[in-house]
Amino acid sequence: MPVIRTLSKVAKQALLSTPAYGCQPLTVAARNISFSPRQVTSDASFHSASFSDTDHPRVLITGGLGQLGVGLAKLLRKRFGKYNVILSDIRKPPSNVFHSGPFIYADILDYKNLREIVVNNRITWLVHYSALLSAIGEANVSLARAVNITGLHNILDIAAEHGLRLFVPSTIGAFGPTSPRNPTPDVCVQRPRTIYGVSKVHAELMGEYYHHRYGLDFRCLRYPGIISADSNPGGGTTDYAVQIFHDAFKSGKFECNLKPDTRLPMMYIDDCLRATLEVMEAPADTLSMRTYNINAMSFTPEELAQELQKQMPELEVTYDVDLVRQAIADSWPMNFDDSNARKDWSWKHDYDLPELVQTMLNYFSTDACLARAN
Ligand SMILES: NC(=O)c1ccc[n+]([C@@H]2O[C@H](COP(=O)([O-])OP(=O)(O)OC[C@H]3O[C@@H](n4cnc5c(N)ncnc54)[C@H](O)[C@@H]3O)[C@@H](O)[C@H]2O)c1
Ligand SMILES: C[C@@H](O)[C@H](N)C(=O)O
Repeated sequence: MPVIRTLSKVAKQALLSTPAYGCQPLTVAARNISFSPRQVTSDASFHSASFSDTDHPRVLITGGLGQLGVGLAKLLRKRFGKYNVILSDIRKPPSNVFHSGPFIYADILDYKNLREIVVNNRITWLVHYSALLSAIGEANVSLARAVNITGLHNILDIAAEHGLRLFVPSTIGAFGPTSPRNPTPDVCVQRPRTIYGVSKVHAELMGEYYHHRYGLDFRCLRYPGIISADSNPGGGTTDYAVQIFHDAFKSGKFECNLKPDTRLPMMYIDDCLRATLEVMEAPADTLSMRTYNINAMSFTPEELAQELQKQMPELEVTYDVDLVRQAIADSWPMNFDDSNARKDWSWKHDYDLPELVQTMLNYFSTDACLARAN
């Protein structure tokens, strides 16, 4: 029991009086005393705030300036109020984001800074978006390992210590070439071949372990490749499916870095963010698992191009395959089985391929019109 040596007298007594220590959650609900799985050096960190059920959650989003964070903040602010949702990142926010609601600097590798933010802002939900994605992770393995694995450890400990509800996204990239690929169920062989995938399997397993061991309210969705119009992807294998829209409008030409018949699960951003809110709000007793696949559609570059060409027949698509990305894509699921999410918390996607393309085209044509008018 290495943790017990570092606990205060009160904490030790409470812990030792817990029946069958070793198979009970380590967080002991005795007069708001909770034990951190991280070594605790002073009694001050035992005091966690408690909130009534009617309070809105106070949400912190890490890595919030990437493709997904700003959209999620917008959705959550609509639901919980502007000042109850704090975006954070290590980058400087653009002025529209800075002026749209609370923003704070948070480096997930700095444990003390994170803890201060959680305490000072009375955070109750943490959405952990910081990560290096698949392609950029392969280009910088040690940074990916630090951010995706060491950073996650900080997040897990802070969440457990302060009784937070924690959302960590996983990905289709958490599967590998030996996983069943068409369809890929929730529970099957997971032997990914990227540092990104390995770190996400680690996150799934650590989150579930903290849930069983310490009672952490950990929730995780495996997202497909996400497609968005007003935010750019951060260096993944599925980025082509966003880039094609930008290039179609800019030059009428698109060079794809994956082979035309590479089939991958994909999702429109609105579905992804809504799923995230829905699983965070789901009553705990509806969740038979803590990590769920979610699915919407599955297509190849050729099928996406054909759908786009129905409305932009002049679009020219060529292929110049990036071997690293192609190898990654060839090891990932082609179709996702998300029947458990549909059964447990009524997950349902709104956008399939035609709706996705129409929505993206509407956005880009309005945007192009506005740019021409200015
Ligand atoms: N976008 C997708 O298609 C997709 C699919 C599956 C899963 N996900 C997951 O969703 C999450 C968000 O994805 P995204 O597309 O917005 O990612 P992104 O790459 O666009 O953004 C990640 C953000 O993390 C930040 N970051 C990096 N190092 C940091 C550090 N030390 N401290 C704090 N922040 C740091 C970056 O500055 C960046 O803004 C990620 O965990 C990703 O794995 C995304
Ligand atoms: C699929 C997902 O995790 C991300 N878009 C990537 O390609 O890396």
